[in-house]
Amino acid sequence: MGLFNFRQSLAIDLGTANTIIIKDGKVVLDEPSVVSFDVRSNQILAIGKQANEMYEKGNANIRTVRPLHDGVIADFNAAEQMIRGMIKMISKKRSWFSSALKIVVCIPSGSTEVEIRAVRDSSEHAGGRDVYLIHEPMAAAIGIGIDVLAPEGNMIVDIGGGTTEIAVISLGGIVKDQSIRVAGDVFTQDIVDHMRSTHGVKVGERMAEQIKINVGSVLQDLPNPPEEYAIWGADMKDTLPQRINVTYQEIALCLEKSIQKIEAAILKTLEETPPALYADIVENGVNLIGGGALLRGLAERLTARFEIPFKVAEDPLHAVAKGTGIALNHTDTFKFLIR
Ligand SMILES: Nc1ncnc2c1ncn2[C@@H]1O[C@H](COP(=O)(O)OP(=O)(O)OP(=O)(O)O)[C@@H](O)[C@H]1O
Repeated sequence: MGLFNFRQSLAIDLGTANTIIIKDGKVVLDEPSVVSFDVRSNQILAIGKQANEMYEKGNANIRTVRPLHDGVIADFNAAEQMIRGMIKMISKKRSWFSSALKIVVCIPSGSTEVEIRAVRDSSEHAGGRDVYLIHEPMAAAIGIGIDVLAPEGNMIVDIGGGTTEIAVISLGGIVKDQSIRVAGDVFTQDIVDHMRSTHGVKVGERMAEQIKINVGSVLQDLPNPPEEYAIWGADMKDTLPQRINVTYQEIALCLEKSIQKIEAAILKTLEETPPALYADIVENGVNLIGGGALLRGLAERLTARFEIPFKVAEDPLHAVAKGTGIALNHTDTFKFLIR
């Protein structure tokens, strides 16, 4: 194979919280969407996990950035550097000749033209020559094995870091969708606020995220409850260390308002769904994906609330990336891909 016609293809799930890259059907990179810079030289210091370690722990010379907010690119330069750096991380020794790099990247379903352009431009500046975009719910549906081209309604609820996307898919298109900016980052902030107001303790985002992962729940009564999660925080009054045993019940209480907003968005989407597709959804159930789908009790709560079976997809954190990877092999036939 000649050096310059060597064609590489990558699927990128560019998420607010995590970026996943798939090559040849396999996850080759799964890293937090974080990049840190040296403030004086503006050079990159670290990307992904290494940069995340520096988050909230840096000094004045280190600027740690999450280039995506609410599912879309908020810092164009940082996003481009992050994508470029991540592609380098997986290519290691071999330099990939940009003349041949094909990329499929996913975008939130509610993206504006400007937001779409930002993703396309960042991907092209990072080396992509043949760039396709796919809406996240479509990628998720493909990733969990749904036949998206069939004349059948399927509903996906993707609770990511920045956005919750709710979409009804049929015949290779998104029939109805809602995107709200209530998802993992908001849950984490709910926990920061709760620790301050209820326990009088200051905790950072990373600690709050650990609480969410360890005892995050949306029900006051779980059949398999997790153990209490012990943390250290600084007392707001005297800055003395406070040890708190956090229970899943208090987290269920502090997430209640945010979960209700997600329920309202699901209800609105169901209300607007054409009757024939609604009937399919009742029959097929609703698929929960994204990191937020891992909140304890979520499927049970939504099933009881809507009287429709909700189920957490297998490997909910990788469904979008997997589907984007499959789309990469069908760029000729999947007409819903955006060029
Ligand atoms: N076990 C868990 N319980 C609750 N939340 C979790 C769990 N594991 C991960 N998360 C949260 O899931 C979110 C990341 O999910 P995901 O990777 O699906 O988002 P993303 O694709 O980066 O974001 P977006 O789709 O909004 O761009 C983070 O907020 C993370 O804290």
